[in-house]
Amino acid sequence: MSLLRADQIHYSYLLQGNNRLDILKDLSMSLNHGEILTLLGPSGCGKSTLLKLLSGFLTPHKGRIFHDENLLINPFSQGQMIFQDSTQLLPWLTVSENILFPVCRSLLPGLKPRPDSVQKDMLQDILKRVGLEPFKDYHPGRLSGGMKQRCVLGRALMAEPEILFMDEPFGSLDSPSRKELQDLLLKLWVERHFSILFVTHDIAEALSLSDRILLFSGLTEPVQELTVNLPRPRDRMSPAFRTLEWELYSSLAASGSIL
Ligand SMILES: Nc1ncnc2c1ncn2[C@@H]1O[C@H](COP(=O)(O)OP(=O)(O)OP(=O)(O)O)[C@@H](O)[C@H]1O
Repeated sequence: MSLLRADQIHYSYLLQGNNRLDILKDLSMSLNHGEILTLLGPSGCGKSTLLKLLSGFLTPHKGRIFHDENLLINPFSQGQMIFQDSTQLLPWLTVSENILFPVCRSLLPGLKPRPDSVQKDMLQDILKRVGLEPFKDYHPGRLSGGMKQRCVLGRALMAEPEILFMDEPFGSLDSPSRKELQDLLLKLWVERHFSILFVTHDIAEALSLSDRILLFSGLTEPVQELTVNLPRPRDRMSPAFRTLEWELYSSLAASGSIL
């Protein structure tokens, strides 16, 4: 049974003058339990729209989306969203306070209240796991881009999510920080067993992280699926990795898409 399943969904945005921009047409796909699935494709092809539909923030105009085979109607509290933009952190709160904020303010309706001592132990554990223990009393303004995204990841973990919805989460980082965050994400995924729906237009990032990739070539175009059967940790210089990278570039080039 899939964790999330989209069944022949259509979505379009309403534009000025009552015109509509079709984004997705007849799209069926699924996210399996414990899987990392990446939506890969050029800018503007509808990846973020699909992410918003699968997380329940948008509703398809035709077709249906199921979470554990129940019809998805609203955003669900077992899903946590992470975006590229680290303004997701509240600047007047410290790292620890930002991580605790959603659970302390009962902003996650599905989450049972935890005793303070449990909450405190969880916070300590998460601060260590995301490498922010020494910076726990810093405000976001004193953190680098990578540290901010670690804090956002920590805050998501505090909710013990079933799914992380990640929309180009490392897109604004320089390449060493990006690699560090990718490795951290994989480590946390192995330890915590959540599923990840990841959006990127970086082919190497998609191949480094994913179990499967859905390749978008343009608005309303059918998506292609690629299973990444490479052992982890993945060596970006290995012939097998390079071959898959080349296959993805070729598929995109054949459809006239540029990443
Ligand atoms: N609220 C909206 N109203 C109208 N058009 C929109 C809206 N949101 C997105 N679009 C348009 O829908 C198309 C798909 O957008 P979407 O953000 O899903 O693409 P994307 O593949 O995630 O792009 P990127 O990689 O640049 O983030 C784009 O042409 C975008 O301009």
